[in-house]
Amino acid sequence: MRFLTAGESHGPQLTAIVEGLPSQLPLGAEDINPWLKKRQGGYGRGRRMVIETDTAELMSGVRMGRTTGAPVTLVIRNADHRNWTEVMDPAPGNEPRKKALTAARPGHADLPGGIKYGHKDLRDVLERASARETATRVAVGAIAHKLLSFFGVQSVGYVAGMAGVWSATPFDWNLKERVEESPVRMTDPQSEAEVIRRVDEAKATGNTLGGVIEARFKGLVPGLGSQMHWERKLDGRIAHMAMSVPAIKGVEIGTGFDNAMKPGSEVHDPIYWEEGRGYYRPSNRAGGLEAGMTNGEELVVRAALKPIATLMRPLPTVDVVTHQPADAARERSDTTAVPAASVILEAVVGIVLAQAYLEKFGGDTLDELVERVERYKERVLAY
Ligand SMILES: Cc1cc2nc3c(=O)[nH]c(=O)nc-3n(C[C@H](O)[C@H](O)[C@H](O)COP(=O)(O)O)c2cc1C
Ligand SMILES: C=C(O[C@@H]1CC(C(=O)O)=C[C@@H](OP(=O)(O)O)[C@H]1O)C(=O)O
Repeated sequence: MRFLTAGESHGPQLTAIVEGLPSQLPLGAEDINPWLKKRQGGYGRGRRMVIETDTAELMSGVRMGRTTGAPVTLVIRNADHRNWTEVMDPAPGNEPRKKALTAARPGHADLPGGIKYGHKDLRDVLERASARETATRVAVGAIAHKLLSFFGVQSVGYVAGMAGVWSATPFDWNLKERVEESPVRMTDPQSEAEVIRRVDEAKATGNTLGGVIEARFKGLVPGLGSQMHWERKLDGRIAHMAMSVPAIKGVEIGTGFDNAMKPGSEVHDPIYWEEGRGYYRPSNRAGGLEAGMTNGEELVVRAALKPIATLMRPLPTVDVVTHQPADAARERSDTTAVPAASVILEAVVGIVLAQAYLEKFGGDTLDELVERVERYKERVLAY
């Protein structure tokens, strides 16, 4: 399964084409839209999220509620486009350009992208660099998760800490509903209240905030990915996908960074075996991956999100037309997007996992795939 996304933040629409899905997968906009809604949410988002109500339209590859095996095209329209028709018009004209941006914003694609692609109106860069693109990737992720649900995989995305406040309660699957209802996707109300206070404060003072997010998956079969070649290693593929989400600057599997400062005897997870249960480990510091393969334990992916780069009290920069010192451009912006990013992380790691299942088990129809996964689960138990 592979996919492409296209579309600008303020263009008419975002588009994704997903190729390589099995046929007979039940699929409708109702499987995708709840994910899109979750991605739009989270305390600290800006006014753009009031304008948009992201919904997916399936344009190909699905008939009568099931995939046909043909490429699936999905479209998400940008409601805000109606305010940007002149600015985003593909036809020549409309000069001088409205909403042109020349004071490169530190922390954004503006300057490197302007140099690389030869633009002096940095809007030509930022329109595609915008995290608006993650709406499309989350929609593709929703399809991947639909597929994973047939293999018995469950998942969650939540905020481990943000705005300088760590969640006081470690995640437990009993808290999944709590997380889904929390405006900051945190496990405990005390941390949540303090985070909300700090987001309000940051917004009032023109500042921005980052945080640490986690995605967990349980029910994965062991042996997804491979140790045999670098590009097949699942840890690398997950890290690539996660790191490519805008503003994610660190990716960790399990307790990777803590482990680094401890002796091996305190890090590696001992292996046990029980009739009917098979192999298991009482601890999971490896985060469900060994040598680029799932090991049957819960997959735990952690990521660090930098604070939003657009500051309402702008940093010094340079105007790329005049080369004069300038205040960085101010665009309408989020104060923080950490809760949304936890939804994105859960969705996009799901894409990598669905790809790994499809590679390992093949199959043109959903039934074929499910049958092969079930047979493999029996073999794993008997191993
Ligand atoms: C869901 C989400 C929303 C974001 N919203 C904003 C925003 O409103 N303003 C902003 O400056 N950056 C925002 N970002 C981050 C920028 O897109 C990102 O920092 C920028 O494109 C530079 O890429 P990099 O941080 O990966 O280096 C957001 C990121 C995510 C994941
Ligand atoms: C549009 C989304 O996020 C946007 C991501 C973003 C950025 O610079 O990344 C900047 C803002 O764009 P705008 O100026 O249109 O408000 C965010 O709203 C979205 O998440 O759907």
